[in-house]
Amino acid sequence: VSPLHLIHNQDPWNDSLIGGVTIRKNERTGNIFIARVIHGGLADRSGLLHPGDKLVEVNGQKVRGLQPERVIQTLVQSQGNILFKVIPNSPQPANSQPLYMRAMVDYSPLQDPAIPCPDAGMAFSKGDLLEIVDQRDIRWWQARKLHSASLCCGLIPSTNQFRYKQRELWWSQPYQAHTCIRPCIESFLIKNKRKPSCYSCGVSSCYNTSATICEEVLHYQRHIDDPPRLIVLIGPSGVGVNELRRRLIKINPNTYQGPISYTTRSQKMGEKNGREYNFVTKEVFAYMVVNHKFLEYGEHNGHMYGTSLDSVKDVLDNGKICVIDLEPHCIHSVRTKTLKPYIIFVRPPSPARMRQTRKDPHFLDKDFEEIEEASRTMEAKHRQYFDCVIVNDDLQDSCMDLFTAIQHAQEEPQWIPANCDAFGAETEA
Ligand SMILES: Nc1ncnc2c1ncn2[C@@H]1O[C@H](COP(=O)(O)OP(=O)(O)OP(=O)(O)O)[C@@H](O)[C@H]1O
Repeated sequence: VSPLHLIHNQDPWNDSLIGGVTIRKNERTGNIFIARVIHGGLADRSGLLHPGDKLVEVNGQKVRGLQPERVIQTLVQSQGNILFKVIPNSPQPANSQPLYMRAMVDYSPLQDPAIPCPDAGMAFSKGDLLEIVDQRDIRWWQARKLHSASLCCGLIPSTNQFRYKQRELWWSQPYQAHTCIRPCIESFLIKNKRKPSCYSCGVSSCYNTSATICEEVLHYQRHIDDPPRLIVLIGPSGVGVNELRRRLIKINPNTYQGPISYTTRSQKMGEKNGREYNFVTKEVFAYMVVNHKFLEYGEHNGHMYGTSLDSVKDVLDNGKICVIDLEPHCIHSVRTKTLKPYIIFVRPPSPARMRQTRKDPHFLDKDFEEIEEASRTMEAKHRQYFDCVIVNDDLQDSCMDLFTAIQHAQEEPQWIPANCDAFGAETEA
């Protein structure tokens, strides 16, 4: 066991950060070690200090037995050159391949009592893209944020550490029957009636969630021969998802198409089976449900409606861009390697702006506040899955934004989950 691992088994909050290294005291022997070297920091750039090195002297003063804070004080007070005398630990090779991850939770090191050195920690939010630069410590990785002005690295919990803390938290909580799991069908039913929020079971800590901390992503550039990526629109009921989808398809029906849904309602005059809907019996519909044929299904006015995976694939196989709208809790059903969905969140403008622009007489004044509230809750819970956000203010501008976003999704390199299918099994509360 290397000194690095020995010291990590002690109590947390014991590392102290100075000059881009964290140091830690072994309480049993009194020795002080370099716990980790922060990538891109002063010590890392010097290339002279490595995790596990034993610190013997700082500017001629012996450090054995001193508290790390005392060592730091000495360093802070030093002027000019600082002389470290260390007994080197044989350095372990760093990652040969950088690993890229997308954060699935919000994390703040200052609120994490488990982190060995909060000052060296890095906060991140759901959806942030992270480059993991050092995984040598199985519990605490070093990462930097992509697309951030700061090139600094910081400590984040590894996936192992995250799972361990989740389990610890789970066992420490009293048993509570969960009341807020809603099946797909129920939310479909209330879709057109301004659905009540089921998101009130908020989390108080990033560990208090069934999600993974981050998922691996890779840079994907669609090849000309690849099928188009599936476009998924998500938004609170009433924001205008269907309007945008309808307009997009109407403007260019040769490029965009929606899947043909299945229904158990009877065919009306002028309707053609396979054009407006695939009309099926209740028995056939039930068979399709049991065999997991639907991405989303539900009941409306006593009839069943459903969007099947096969009808989405039919559109894509014809070389057209398939555009669907989906309830956020069904996102996992489309996150597959074949579909490579590009997920666009449609956000409402302010309630005042909606009052001015929405002329539909079905809207009541209070609806606009509700749409905004539902949007905020939806975004807070699911934004890690959104590739793009469009504010549906002026309808023409929003159509243009949607068109640009779709082009971007099909033609430019994007970060996509490295292992899409694995996430289909993720459970959410
Ligand atoms: N940008 C906009 N400006 C003005 N009116 C809009 C705009 N976007 C949508 N609308 C109108 O708002 C109403 C609701 O839109 P739409 O049916 O597309 O909502 P939705 O998000 O699909 O909600 P639901 O799922 O409940 O149908 C429609 O009358 C639509 O024409």
